[in-house]
Amino acid sequence: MYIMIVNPVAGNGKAMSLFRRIQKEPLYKKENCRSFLTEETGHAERLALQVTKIHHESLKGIIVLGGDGTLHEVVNGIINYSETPVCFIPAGSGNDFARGMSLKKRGLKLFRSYVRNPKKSKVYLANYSLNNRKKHGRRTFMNSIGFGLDGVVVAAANQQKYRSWTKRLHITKLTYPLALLRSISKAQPIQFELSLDGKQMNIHKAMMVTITNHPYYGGGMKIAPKANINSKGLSILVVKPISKKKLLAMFISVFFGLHTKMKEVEEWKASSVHISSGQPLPFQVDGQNGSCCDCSIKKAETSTTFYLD
Ligand SMILES: Nc1ncnc2c1ncn2[C@@H]1O[C@H](COP(=O)(O)OP(=O)(O)OP(=O)(O)O)[C@@H](O)[C@H]1O
Repeated sequence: MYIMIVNPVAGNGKAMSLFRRIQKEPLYKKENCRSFLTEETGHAERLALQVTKIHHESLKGIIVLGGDGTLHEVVNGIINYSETPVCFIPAGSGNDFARGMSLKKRGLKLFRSYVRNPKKSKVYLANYSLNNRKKHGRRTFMNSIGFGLDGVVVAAANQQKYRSWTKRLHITKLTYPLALLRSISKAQPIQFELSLDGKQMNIHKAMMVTITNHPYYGGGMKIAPKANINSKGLSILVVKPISKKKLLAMFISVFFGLHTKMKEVEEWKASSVHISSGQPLPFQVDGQNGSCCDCSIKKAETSTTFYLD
């Protein structure tokens, strides 16, 4: 049996229309697929936990049909059932995880490929805990966690009014780049303490600090060119204090992979990162925004099982 978790609003309704086509596919019945539609933020996480608890012995996989936000919830729902295979059919507006995993197929073809010819892959994602775990416990991210400007941009991009505007104009793919343009004029450096693999770094001020599992970000920007999902370490990208003009130039050069040549941009590798600050740091994790004073990040020691195409 396969359980499908579908976010009907992902990708401006793209996920729902794909789901209707998948339901008509003979393999859907043959493989005994059952589906659940998410109703609100956090629902995919609860559903993933419940179905895995109940069906983990007969479950061939959880098929996630939605964007990276839905996948983030599912991966966290099954955090204690890492053997449960996750089959991701990207249908969001950004789809950075599919790029990072080099998934070539999409839509119905990808569904057929998962159920006809499942190829498992164990992927080591990353764990993070905020504010000494007091509130949220250990969680996992698949794409990236970023502090400073990164968090400010995602907060702007997630505003309901802004989302409806990009949806109405059919430019949801440009959600992140446009939010970035809006946020640059207000961009301020953040102050922090940073340690990589337990070593205190001599850098205390930056526009943003982003830790990634793979290169892609904001709907296809290659922010950390050296990152690789199969690598044992995480990529840490730091953008030091920089003028607004240069910041804009930097984000244009991201599309050509040239930003890491700028002297204000540094990219390191580490398997554990700790960042703290005396002031609340705006952050984003896999496209969800918040604020924290302290965060520990570590390459995961247990793998998550994904199907490949
Ligand atoms: N029925 C629903 N109505 C409104 N929001 C929902 C519903 N179900 C889930 N959500 C929320 O929708 C948000 C966006 O989902 P998701 O990330 O899957 O799609 P996306 O934003 O289009 O894609 P991407 O993250 O790749 O840009 C998530 O925060 C999720 O929790």
